[in-house]
Amino acid sequence: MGEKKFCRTTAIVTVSDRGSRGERDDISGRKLLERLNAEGFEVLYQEIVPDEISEISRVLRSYADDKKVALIITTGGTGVSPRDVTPDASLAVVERTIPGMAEAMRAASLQKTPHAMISRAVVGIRGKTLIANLPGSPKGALENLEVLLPALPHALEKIQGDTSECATR
Ligand SMILES: Nc1ncnc2c1ncn2[C@@H]1O[C@H](COP(=O)(O)OP(=O)(O)OP(=O)(O)O)[C@@H](O)[C@H]1O
Ligand SMILES: Nc1nc2c(c(=O)[nH]1)N[C@H]1C(S)=C(S)[C@@H](COP(=O)(O)O)O[C@H]1N2
Repeated sequence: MGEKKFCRTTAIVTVSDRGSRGERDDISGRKLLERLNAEGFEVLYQEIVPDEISEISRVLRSYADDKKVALIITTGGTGVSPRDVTPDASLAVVERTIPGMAEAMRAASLQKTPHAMISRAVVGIRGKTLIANLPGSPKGALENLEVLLPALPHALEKIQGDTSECATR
């Protein structure tokens, strides 16, 4: 049997006040791009947005509903400071959550830092798009992505069902 086909089109959204003002190099976004490319994901879109619920949920909706990417990876704003609202914006747009994926990230990350328990990261589904929140630091973002990678192909395949067309830019 041949390998099952599924879409790997991806958007990376960096959520950062400083990054969105051009005051900090978006290292996390760049590292995620490299890693996802190496895993065969087709990163079509990458952008930086400020820590604003309305702005974050607007871009998440747009990538899921209009661009119809298979995967949206966010980085940043998952913690507990007042402006950390990425999980709240994500909860506002997902139709179903996948608690196991978020818990797996927290459990693995707890082996690295006790701060992992304050990550409020959400993973969920909107339409046929999987949305996953990763922490903001380059180290945290990459470590958490590694936790998701082994389960991503199967998850995307199941979410998409019989998808015949993938998004293009
Ligand atoms: N996109 C990024 N690229 C590089 N380093 C980052 C990025 N996002 C966060 N970091 C680093 O991780 C740390 C913790 O991330 P956190 O999301 O709390 O950022 P922050 O300092 O609140 O950023 P901002 O004010 O831009 O939203 C930051 O202080 C910074 O050193
Ligand atoms: N694997 C891993 N998970 C991690 C971290 C890390 O360095 N490695 N950083 C933690 C820290 S310091 C915080 S505050 C939370 C939330 O990060 P964020 O607010 O930058 O999104 O993620 C946590 N998860």
